[in-house]
Amino acid sequence: MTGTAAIEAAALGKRFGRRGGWALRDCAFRLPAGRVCAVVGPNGAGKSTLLTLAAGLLAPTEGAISVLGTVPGAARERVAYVAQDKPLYPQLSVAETLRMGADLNTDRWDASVAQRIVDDGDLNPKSRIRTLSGGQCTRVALALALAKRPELLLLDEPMADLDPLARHEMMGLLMAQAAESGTTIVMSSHVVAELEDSCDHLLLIGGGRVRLAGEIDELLAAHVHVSAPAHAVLAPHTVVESRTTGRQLSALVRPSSTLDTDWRTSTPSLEELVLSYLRNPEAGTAPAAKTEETAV
Ligand SMILES: Nc1ncnc2c1ncn2[C@@H]1O[C@H](COP(=O)(O)OP(=O)(O)OP(=O)(O)O)[C@@H](O)[C@H]1O
Repeated sequence: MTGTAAIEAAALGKRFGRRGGWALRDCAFRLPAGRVCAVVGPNGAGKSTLLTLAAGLLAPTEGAISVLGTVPGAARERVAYVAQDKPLYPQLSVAETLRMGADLNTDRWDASVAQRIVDDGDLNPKSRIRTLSGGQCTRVALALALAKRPELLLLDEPMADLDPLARHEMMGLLMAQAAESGTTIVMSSHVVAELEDSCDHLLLIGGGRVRLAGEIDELLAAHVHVSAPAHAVLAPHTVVESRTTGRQLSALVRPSSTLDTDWRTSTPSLEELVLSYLRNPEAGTAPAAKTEETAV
């Protein structure tokens, strides 16, 4: 395999406490550098745990994870991580927070980037962090992360508390950063539709395991949405999800050979693909059971 990996995991597992359950287990994937990667999965799937391991703030219980070609702890200067709860010092002002960012990252800091992000949100530099709204804190956290000019940017649900305009603006900023500086961006989100236009790589996690990973174009091309008569036999194709409504069978399959030419087919959207996998936790790992659905 060519090119540097931004993140590479092998048999990666994380368990909290000796008797706790596994938050992640047996995860293996390779994220090439320069990608914008969406990390999706249901609540409790292990997304935050994975990002925290990549940030070097947690150690694996088993297996290994490497970041930018080294162990996460050694890559910290080149990595920026915005955690879900956006930890900032509440007693500092916005200006003091940015100054602290500059002091901690003297070699990499781009003050103009930080200032622009804060100014675009009309934030008063003198405002204390504790007086800011959740969305305003997110803006400051993203300003800190982007001004560090990281090679790898890890974002845990970065847009969750931003208003629609701010989401749009922030997504634009992130995409510009990726295009201009080649920054690898890994962001978890529950809003899959929002990721379709911006991400080129997908990591779908469920139950602590990697369910689907790869370039989004390739994953979409490898799946087909099929409409066929109810009696159609989907084998030998891998069925992610199938539903029968009256005389109609509709399914998302991963074809293993040419599909029946009588079937109507279309390429799924990223949202359809992700939702199908989320609704069917066993999909891809064993033949999916056919579900009957009554017409409503
Ligand atoms: N510090 C911790 N101590 C104990 N268990 C933890 C800890 N952090 C996470 N877990 C457990 O690990 C599992 C994965 O949690 P994680 O936060 O990584 O999921 P997630 O996919 O980010 O979820 P969400 O979408 O709700 O943010 C969950 O079962 C959670 O309860």
